[in-house]
Amino acid sequence: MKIAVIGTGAIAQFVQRMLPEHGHELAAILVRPHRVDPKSPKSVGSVDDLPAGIEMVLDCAGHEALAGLGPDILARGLDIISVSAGALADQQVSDRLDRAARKGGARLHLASGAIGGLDCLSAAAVGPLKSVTYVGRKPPAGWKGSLAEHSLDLGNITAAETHFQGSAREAALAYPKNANVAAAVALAGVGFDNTQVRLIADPTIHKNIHEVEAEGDFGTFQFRISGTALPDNPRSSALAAMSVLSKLDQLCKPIVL
Ligand SMILES: NC(=O)C1=CN([C@@H]2O[C@H](COP(=O)(O)OP(=O)(O)OC[C@H]3O[C@@H](n4cnc5c(N)ncnc54)[C@H](O)[C@@H]3O)[C@@H](O)[C@H]2O)C=CC1
Ligand SMILES: O=C([O-])CC(=O)C(=O)O
Repeated sequence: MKIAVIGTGAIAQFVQRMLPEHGHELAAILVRPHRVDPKSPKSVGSVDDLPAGIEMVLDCAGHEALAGLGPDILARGLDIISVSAGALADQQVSDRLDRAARKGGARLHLASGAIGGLDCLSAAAVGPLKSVTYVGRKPPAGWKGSLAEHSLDLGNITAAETHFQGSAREAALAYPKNANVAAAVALAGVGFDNTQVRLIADPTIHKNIHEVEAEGDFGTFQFRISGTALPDNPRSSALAAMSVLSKLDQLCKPIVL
């Protein structure tokens, strides 16, 4: 496929690097207008400047990019794979994306991101589900630049500290760079308002640990992943970048899991 990637950060770089190996062509890199690289012919600053023939847009940039650019891209009939599930916690953003996708006959595909087990949760939700809780635990560096800095001295904590407890909607809105997993768990399971979330800074760990527990007519479910962060961004797990490519692979295959 001929691909446009939004962003040039840690996830975007990983995805851009891996595209040829997955049989795709990186045709454009969509950046903020003032970030256009005059030395790179692929660098564009607006949806209008995307070259003809793009078949899929990969949002590797975060909530602002999906909320700001997503509706225009979808309304033009282009599908998006996005890492920014948390942006849908804002009902107005979610409605705008929904309307644009219907108008353009396009689809917004949410990558599973840094978590797994979402297939189990969405099947269990048919049951229905009774409860879903998600606990996200990262080393202090993984919370830098987030709301955690308001309640914790991240450079000096010596034991695990909870800095957020509430619904997945509150988490996704308050932690746009850190709680997309909470949003994905919510969307797969009992929704943004009924998913209970706890976020923890833990100086004793070196991985991003995500745990989900669910209970319902299907039985009970526990999931735990200890994810390696991307080298360029301690906030973001490598699996989140990998999940963009695996979603792209899925969309290209005639037989899918
Ligand atoms: N679904 C998941 O499990 C995960 C989702 N994420 C989401 O992915 C985002 C990106 O993660 P990283 O690459 O690690 O962050 P990063 O900070 O390394 O890179 C972000 C990139 O996006 C660009 N960008 C931001 N807003 C933009 C806009 N409106 N238009 C064009 N470019 C824009 C920035 O300039 C930068 O190049 C995070 O902010 C987070 O929301 C991150 C980790 C896991
Ligand atoms: O990458 C991770 O481990 C999780 C993350 O930032 C998010 O949920 O937004």
